[in-house]
Parts: sequence; structure tokens; C-alpha cells
Amino acid sequence: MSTSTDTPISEPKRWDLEPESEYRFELDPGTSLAIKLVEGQAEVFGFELAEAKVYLFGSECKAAVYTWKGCAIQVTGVPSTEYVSNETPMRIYANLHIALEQMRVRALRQVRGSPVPSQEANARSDPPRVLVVGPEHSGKTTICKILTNYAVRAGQGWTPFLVNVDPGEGGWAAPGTVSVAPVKGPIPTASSANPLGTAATNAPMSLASNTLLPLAYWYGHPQTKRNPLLMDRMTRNLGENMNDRFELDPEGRASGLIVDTPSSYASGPSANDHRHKLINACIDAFKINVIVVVGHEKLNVEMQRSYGANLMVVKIPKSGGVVELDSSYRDRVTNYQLHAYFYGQVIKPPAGITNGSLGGESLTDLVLSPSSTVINFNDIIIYRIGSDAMAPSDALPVGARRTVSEMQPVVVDPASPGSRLLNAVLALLSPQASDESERYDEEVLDLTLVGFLIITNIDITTKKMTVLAPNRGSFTGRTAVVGSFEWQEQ
Ligand SMILES: Nc1ncnc2c1ncn2[C@@H]1O[C@H](COP(=O)(O)OP(=O)(O)OP(=O)(O)O)[C@@H](O)[C@H]1O
Repeated sequence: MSTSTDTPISEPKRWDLEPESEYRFELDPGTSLAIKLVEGQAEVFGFELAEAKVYLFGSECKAAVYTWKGCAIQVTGVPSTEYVSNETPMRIYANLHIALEQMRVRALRQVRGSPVPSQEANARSDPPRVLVVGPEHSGKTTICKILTNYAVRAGQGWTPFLVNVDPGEGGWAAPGTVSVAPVKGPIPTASSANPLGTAATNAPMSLASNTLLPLAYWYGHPQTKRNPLLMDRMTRNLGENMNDRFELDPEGRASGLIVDTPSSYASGPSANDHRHKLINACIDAFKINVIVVVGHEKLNVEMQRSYGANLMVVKIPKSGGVVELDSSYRDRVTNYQLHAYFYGQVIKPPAGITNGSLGGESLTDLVLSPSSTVINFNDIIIYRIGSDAMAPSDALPVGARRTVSEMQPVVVDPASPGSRLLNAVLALLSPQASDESERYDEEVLDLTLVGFLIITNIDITTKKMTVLAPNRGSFTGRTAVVGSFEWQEQ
């Protein structure tokens, strides 16, 4: 593995891009890249680059600098792959954006009671609520980002909601979550740790200008098939929150929402029950009216058959630039995400670069310092949800029935040898209802996520454990849930 410190200063390389072409690159672990727009217009997945500003990329980022009108860029650093492509589906993505934009305009017109042009008298006035589905490596997340960025750049003051129901990806916080954030400014792409932009954590002293404030629930596992019932519940919880918000803000509702889904929603036999139930949960929860199918004929036919009668199903091609990501890459990205959650976004610029920015933010603004705190076992109540806490069926005595359902929160005792809490990622939840009479069995499933902790040491004799947290604070009386993610400093 080479690092930017042992690579010699590489001469900046100039790339002249023709209109509607893109410069694609992939980075190896430990390397970084600096890109400066020298002239013309350019964007990274819809995020416009400012001329003469140096943008840094790291943590194995794979991306493309696209230009509509032609540009020259200067690239410093040595990517593992770099090339220019003139064949991109960006025109089709832009046309899709224009169609969504027209829906937003009609929706806002209706909210404001503005006159409707006669040629649009029969057009529906629903804001766009888009579900993006597609197989693995089809570029779903990238398309969601491009469509969101084009909406916020339209100059109409839109604040679309970006929803992430792919728990394998992490979105804004860490993997294992399902979340939504209103997006006010374009989302940069700089690192695989923040594919959807940077969220405000508990810790930063100064908030980056395009920081997002997501609402998240903790599912706790990378794969949706592990506990589909729980995924269903979390998806519906997110939807309910959004609908409450939309009721209070009808103008904000006009901006619409875009939902990024996991590839498990698109693969496997069409009779796969859990897949269809989860797609249905999204359609109900977010009142989806447009399904975008990315580059998959069979899935498109299936979606047309299942949903085409009631909502619009649009097929768009996959970009040839999308990179196939293997499971070891995904594991490294999980590590980058958790590291970035606790320590901030630390990217070492390539040799020779001193003035780089990450998505337009200064590097020092994005560095955090977590703290380790020793707490008593009974300071926080830790739960594990359902099946994860259950013994395998064949381990039960003959004739015995399960007593724990998939959705039941089970208290985990840190002192028990099988607690599996060491190095576990804990999701810290918002407080339970203070009024005992309002509490219910599965309340823990409906509490939103406020942050993460890692248990770095457990001392059974003193009944104390050490937790790594983004900031120093008291955890007494707090509720946490453990899933299947672990993390260790490396
Ligand atoms: N045009 C492009 N040029 C270079 N890299 C790209 C391009 N489009 C997407 N990528 C990269 O390819 C990778 C996969 O893309 P993306 O995450 O959007 O796919 P996905 O379908 O959401 O993946 P998953 O299978 O995880 O759901 C990402 O690292 C992304 O930045």
C-alpha cells in the first residue's frame, strides 16, 4: 500500500474535457487526489466546482468530474485508475430532473393557489416522491445525489428530502441506519465515508456550511434480510415523521423526496416476499409516485407489472463509470465511516498540495476529537432487538417454542459472558417517554437515533466499561441498542 507521504511530489496533470464528457478516477487505500477547475464549468455528481479552488478526494473515493460545456482541470496525485469518457447517461438524468422539476412547480402552484396554464389543466399536482431501485453497482446512490443536487441548484429555493433506506451504506452517520435529511445546499463527493454529505454530529465546534441534519433510526445490520420486519417498521417510522413534517410545511412538501434503496430490493426471485414487502413499505411510507429503475430490463418489467397501474415507472440506463465494489471494500468503507464519525474527515492532501478543501470546506473544520469515558454497567440500558438475541431454533429444547419475537427489545447484561459488547457499535437513542403510562414494550424501536458509542473495555469485577463517544457527556439513564457492527481503532 502506498501513502501520499512516500509518493514523490507528482506533477499536476492537465485534462481538457470536451462538452458532455467526464474524467473518472478511482483511489487506492491511503492515497488522495486534488482537483482544480482551471477553466470552464464542471461538477462532481451534480456538485458544481468553483474555478481555481482545490478539491480533495480520499478514502478510496471513486467519482467523476463531468462537464456540460467543456472545461480544463488540473489533477494532482496518482489515482489507481483514471480516464475520460464521452459516453455518459447524464443527458437522460438531466431530462429526468426536468420532469421532476415540473412536478415541483405544479405542486407549489397548487399550494399557493396560483393560476394553472390551460395546457396543464389536467396535469397532476403531486410533488415528486421518487423511489430509486436497481441491482448492485448500478449507481443508485449516485443518481439520488445527482437528482438532489440538480434540485437544490435550480435556484427555486427547493429543499428536497433525501431518504436512505440502505442500511449497508450508512448514509450520513454510520452503516446500520435508515435516515432522511432535508438538503439545502449541493452535496459534495469527497470520500467514501460520506457518500451523501456530512451530517452535524454532536461534536463539531463549527458547522460546515452544507452540514445536514438527518433524522435516523437504528436498524443495526448491513443486510435487510436479517430482520425484514424491523426494516419495515423503521421505514414506516421514517415515513410517519416525514408526513408529520409535510403537514406543517406544505411549501416544503413541494420539493419532494428521493429514496435510495439497497440492491437487495432489486435482486432475487420476483416472488421473494421480503423484498416486495419492503418495497411496498417504502411506497406506502413515502407515498411514492415515481419509481426509477436503473439499468435493469427485468426489474423494470416487474415494477411496471406490480406498480405501473398506479404510479409512474421510469427506466434509466446505468452509467459505464459505476465501479463494482466488493465486500472487502464495503468493510473498509464501514471502517472509514465510523472513523470519520469519531475523528472527523481526515484526508492527507497529496504531496505538494497545501490549500485543499473537502467539498469546499476547510480541512481543519472537519477534524474532531472523541473522548473515552468510564461508566457503570447500569448507567445505560443496552438492548438487542429480537432474533439477534435469540438462540438458534435447533438449540431450543424439543417442543419448546420461541419466547422472543423478531421485534422484541431484550436487555443485554454487559457482565454476561455472551454479551458480545466488546468493540460493539452502540446506537444511543432519544430518551424514552418520561411518563411511565406512555411507555410500551417496543418503544425502543420507535426512538430516533442521537449518536453512536463504542464499548472499548469491559471490566466485570468493577462492573464498569469504557466507551468512546464523540464528546464528553453523561450517559446516565440513557437507552442504547446494539446491532451487528463492531469497530476497533486501527
Ligand atoms: N460516472 C462515474 N464515474 C466514476 N465513478 C462512479 C460513477 N458513478 C458512480 N461511481 C462510483 O461507483 C461506486 C458505486 O456507485 P453507487 O454507490 O452510486 O452504486 P449503488 O448502485 O448505489 O451501489 P450499491 O450496490 O452499494 O447499492 C461509487 O463509489 C460511486 O462513487
